[in-house]
Amino acid sequence: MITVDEARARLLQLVTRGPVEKVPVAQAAGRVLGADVTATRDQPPFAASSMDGYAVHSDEVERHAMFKIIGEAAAGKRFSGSVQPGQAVRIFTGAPMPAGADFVVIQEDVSRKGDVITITETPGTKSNVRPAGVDFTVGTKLSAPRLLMPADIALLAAMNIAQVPVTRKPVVALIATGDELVMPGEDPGPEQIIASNTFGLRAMLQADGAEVRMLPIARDTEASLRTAFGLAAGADLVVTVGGASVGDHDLVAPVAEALGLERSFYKIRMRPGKPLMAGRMGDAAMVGLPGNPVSALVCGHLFLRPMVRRMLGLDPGPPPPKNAALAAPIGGNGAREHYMRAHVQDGRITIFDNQDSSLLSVLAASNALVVRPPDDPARAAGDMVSYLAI
Ligand SMILES: Nc1nc2c(c(=O)[nH]1)N[C@H]1C(S)=C(S)[C@@H](COP(=O)(O)OP(=O)(O)OC[C@H]3O[C@@H](n4cnc5c(N)ncnc54)[C@H](O)[C@@H]3O)O[C@H]1N2
Ligand code: MOO
Repeated sequence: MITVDEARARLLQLVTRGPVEKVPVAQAAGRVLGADVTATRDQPPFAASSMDGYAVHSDEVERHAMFKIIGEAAAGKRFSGSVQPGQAVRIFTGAPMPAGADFVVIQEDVSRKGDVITITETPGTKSNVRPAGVDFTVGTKLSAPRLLMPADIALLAAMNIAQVPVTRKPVVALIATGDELVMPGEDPGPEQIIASNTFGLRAMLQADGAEVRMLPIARDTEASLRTAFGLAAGADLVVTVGGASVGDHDLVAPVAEALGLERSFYKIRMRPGKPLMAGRMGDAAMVGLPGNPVSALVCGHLFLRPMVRRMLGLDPGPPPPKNAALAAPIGGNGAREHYMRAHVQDGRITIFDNQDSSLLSVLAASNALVVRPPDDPARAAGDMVSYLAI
């Protein structure tokens, strides 16, 4: 059995960055910039007032100085004349500075009678003028890859990039397998349970930027699995859940192999998630996750999320582990790397007693996976352990 790191390295080899497409800037939030973009204008395109007040020449600015108002400049409407000594232009925030003026006295610092103002307060040295191009200039670059956050969207819009090049969303097809499964909202029979794993995985991978297609549940027959794989055509990544182990009804591997799976590996020295399989199937990467809900979701965190990030062109991660002090002692670990469900708060981490891989309630109460190396000895309260935030 290979290690978790080896498995992740092999999984990342199964996928590549997707192609670049253009989307309207209004739809680019949360997408990943796929190519560098360059501003084709300066912002602001002119020296602009940053305050409401009076535009004058700085040489004349002192307390008690008087000026005659010769016109007005507003945002979007420049004053076309030129300011001479002893003159001022009424100006508003965002307006272009008139020729001959390089200082705005804020209106709180003047008194006005008719078209004459007198500076009544000490105006200070801040000019209240934003130079042209102070925010960005022609040629300012936003570099790919970059997960586009709201401020980036505003910046792209300000640069007049109406169509943004983004990496196409990787398409992930999710196939739940098992005769016992029914969809949420259906009426389960006495031996049936609700399919939950694909819903958790969908939420996880959608949040990371994938387009997730949830396919109908495949039954434990070759024909049903073949149909499900057929419906997954066109996906970049096909993920099955369940049927990965050694039982008589665990048909995913034989069916995938009959359909051309070139297997990269099967089984990882980890807990939960041991019976994970992966390979290439036609144009897609294929990952067969174990069916136990916690195994499926932990593998989603450790393996599928990095694959999605790689397909988006982002650093695949996962982010480096953090450290916290154990709140209570724990026994020694077995031969598999163990990702233990835990809750961390204020630097202290509590590992849940029951680590069975069926317990979604425990996973939902967790915000961390403590990473126990193989054969890690027993640890005392206060000992530092590594964990991944989830
Ligand atoms: N003799 C052995 N038995 C098992 C081994 C082993 O090495 N030798 N490995 C165990 C481990 S570890 C795991 S993990 C499971 C993996 O089994 P499968 O991938 O074949 O999964 P299933 O048998 O189909 O299901 C396991 C469990 O999970 C439930 N399940 C399945 N799919 C879903 C779903 N979409 N939503 C919710 N729950 C699901 C299923 O009902 C089962 O209860 O094998 C061990 N056995
Ligand atoms: O993946 Mo299994 O659930 O190791 O426990």
